[in-house]
Amino acid sequence: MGCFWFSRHKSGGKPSEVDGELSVSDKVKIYKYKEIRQATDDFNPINKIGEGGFGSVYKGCLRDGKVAAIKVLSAESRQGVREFLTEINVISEIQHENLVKLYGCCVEGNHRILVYNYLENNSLDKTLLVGGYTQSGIKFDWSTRANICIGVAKGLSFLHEEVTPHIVHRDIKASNILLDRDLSPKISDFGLARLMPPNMTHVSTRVAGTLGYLAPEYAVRGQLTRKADIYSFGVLLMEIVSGRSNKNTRLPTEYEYLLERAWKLYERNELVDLVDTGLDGLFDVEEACRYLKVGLLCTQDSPKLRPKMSTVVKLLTGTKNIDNKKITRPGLISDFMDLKVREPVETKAEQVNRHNCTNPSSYNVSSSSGTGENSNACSSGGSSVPFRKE
Ligand SMILES: Nc1ncnc2c1ncn2[C@@H]1O[C@H](COP(=O)(O)OP(=O)(O)OP(=O)(O)O)[C@@H](O)[C@H]1O
Repeated sequence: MGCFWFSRHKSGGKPSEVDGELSVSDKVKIYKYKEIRQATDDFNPINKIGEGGFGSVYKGCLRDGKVAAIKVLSAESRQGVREFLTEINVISEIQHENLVKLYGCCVEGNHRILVYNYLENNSLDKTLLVGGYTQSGIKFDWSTRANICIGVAKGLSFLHEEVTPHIVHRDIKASNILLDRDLSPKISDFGLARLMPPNMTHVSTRVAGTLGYLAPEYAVRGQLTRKADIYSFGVLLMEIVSGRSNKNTRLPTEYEYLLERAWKLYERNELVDLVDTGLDGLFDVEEACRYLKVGLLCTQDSPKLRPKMSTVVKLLTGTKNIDNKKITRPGLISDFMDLKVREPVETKAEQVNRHNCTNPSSYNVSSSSGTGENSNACSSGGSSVPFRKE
């Protein structure tokens, strides 16, 4: 922590780093520690709303009346300090409706604190992926999910293609997608972001991010390009449509990895079976399958084949068509983990989904809701799920 100190630039809005000293952009409001203490009632555990990789998050009310999410960097996390500094400078320079807004920070003494716009409806991992409506009270119907997917795609497209130099987020995942009062998604946690010089195709860096969302070329060779974010987005997209996490160890091996499952179903022309049964069949089959195919396009093994994010937005909104022949095998985590792929078995949900698929205009699987591999109930439980163990 000792090698960093902060100063305010008197001119220009750009942050700079010289000889290990990192200063903060003028666009960042500097809060007094006293104000942060007051806002959180002296970091009262009652106000704690989350715990992340580099500290606790509190809800607080600032002096100007704004409600904020206050991220307190844990003192022992040296790596976290660097991420903290990066995050301040990255976010302060950019604004978009699908990116979380940084109000400011506190850098008094040893304290390192980020102050964000508070988002009322929590993160996708704590709502959609842990039980959907039953747990969170949020109704994730199809149009809500579609809006979330498109919003995240637009936010990422902005970072990748409109911001100069381009920004690779490096940690796109469900816990980094926050929802506001209207369930509009905001990408958060820019702690791992790196500014991409425009003349570089990739920067080689230490691998950071979250297993399950990591692109193979990034996980194995540490090659970081925008295509790594696009891979992670593809995984997230499939999670949103299927309502399950990319990995579920309670399931038999062949169902454990969402991406692997998606590819198998795609090859069998049964992709519809992956759609969340919790939707009670209330979705447009063609559209949901299109979203899953976009997920597969984004997670293709070859980074070059993955579409850029502005194209992803067009594919999701239907202003551009998917060429089926273009989808190739995804980069699968099992390729690196000596995972034994067993004979495919069919879940009850898949059987019911396919049966109903013969009548796509009135797609309904209400009787099987919550019992399939892709249902929320299954993600958090498991023993009563009708899978055949081998
Ligand atoms: N702006 C915000 N508004 C509301 N809640 C927030 C906000 N930022 C964070 N949270 C809550 O705090 C939790 C922790 O967030 P944080 O970004 O610190 O960690 P994470 O993304 O869950 O994990 P990691 O740091 O390992 O990536 C989130 O899951 C969310 O519930």
